Amino acid sequence: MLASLAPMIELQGLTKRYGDKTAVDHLTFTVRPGVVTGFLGPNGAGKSTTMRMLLGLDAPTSGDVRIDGRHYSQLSEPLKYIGALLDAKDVHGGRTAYNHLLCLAQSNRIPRHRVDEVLETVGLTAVARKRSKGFSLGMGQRLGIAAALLGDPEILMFDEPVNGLDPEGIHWIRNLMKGLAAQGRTVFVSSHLMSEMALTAEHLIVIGRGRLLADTSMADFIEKNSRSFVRMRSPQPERLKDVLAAAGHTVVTTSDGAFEIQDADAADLGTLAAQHQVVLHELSPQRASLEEAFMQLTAESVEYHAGGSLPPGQGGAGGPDVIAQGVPAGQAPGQQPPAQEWGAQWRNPGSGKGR
Ligand SMILES: Nc1ncnc2c1ncn2[C@@H]1O[C@H](COP(=O)(O)OP(=O)(O)OP(=O)(O)O)[C@@H](O)[C@H]1O
Repeated sequence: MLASLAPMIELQGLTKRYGDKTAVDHLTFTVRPGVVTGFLGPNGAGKSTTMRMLLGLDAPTSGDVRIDGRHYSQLSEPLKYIGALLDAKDVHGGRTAYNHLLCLAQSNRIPRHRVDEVLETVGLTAVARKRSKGFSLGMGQRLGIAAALLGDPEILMFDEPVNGLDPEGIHWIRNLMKGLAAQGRTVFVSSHLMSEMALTAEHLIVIGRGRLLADTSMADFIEKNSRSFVRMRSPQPERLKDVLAAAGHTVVTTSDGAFEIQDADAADLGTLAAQHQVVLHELSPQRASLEEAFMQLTAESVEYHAGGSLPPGQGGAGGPDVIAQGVPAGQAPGQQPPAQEWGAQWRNPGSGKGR
């Protein structure tokens, strides 16, 4: 590995326009070493465009992006600084896996033995002499990851690496990314699935319509958004509501007639109901899902909604507004601020200063 103090990716006001369309809109943030940083956003948010600019495949309209303090074009043997998986299908299918990697190695003055090493790391040694056009999606992803690892770079970037993979493949990639970060490398991975990132990333960058929505640690995001509550159902709903209200609880009625009570203990609520001889058909502690919180965060900036379905809290199914706690002060739950205001409470004021 190259000796480097702090291999970072730094974006400063990075912007990309295609005609009238602003794909990436003044993005400023820093991706740091030692943790997996998740790059999240709905389809069309601008993740791939950002990553392409990072690799010099697209020129920014304005702003700046640096790898280890330099533009990609200034890196003489770039694979030794940054390894990337952008499009796993972007391989000369007529070549064997071994030859594909060998060509890359030779053009970056990487020793031949690295080809065998990375093939071993990704579990493709047995098929190394087979043409990659016969590879399954999972094998193709592994070959793309082998190419990213070839130069033993300190910075790794993966665009939607688990797309289309089976559970075993997903598990493998997740552990690989965590292992690379644990070695002190900078690992930047895009996804449109919050549930996946919650299992992999320690830091989160969320974008929507090209704009930064959140720059936060995963722990912070979970703490702010994992609202816990107790769900209760009774054949005597009015009576239960009165009992709960008299005990000082705020009750939210869901579309299926159940009650949700925040900041309460399920056992205490069960005892309360028993003391007042209210029959219960359900008493269950619940946790709002991070996926729902993410959908709320990006709701204003989702470009392509599925026909007729809106996320919870936007008039769609899914019960009451699940991230009422995450709504900025002075904002009524369910009332959405402009997209650029969202996530302000998660933005790390010290980050993204660039150089
Ligand atoms: N070459 C291009 N010409 C015109 N518009 C483009 C081009 N590339 C991307 N876009 C547009 O820019 C926006 C951002 O696209 P991008 O592929 O970066 O999003 P993404 O977050 O990676 O989405 P996905 O998760 O669907 O891959 C989209 O609206 C897309 O249609």
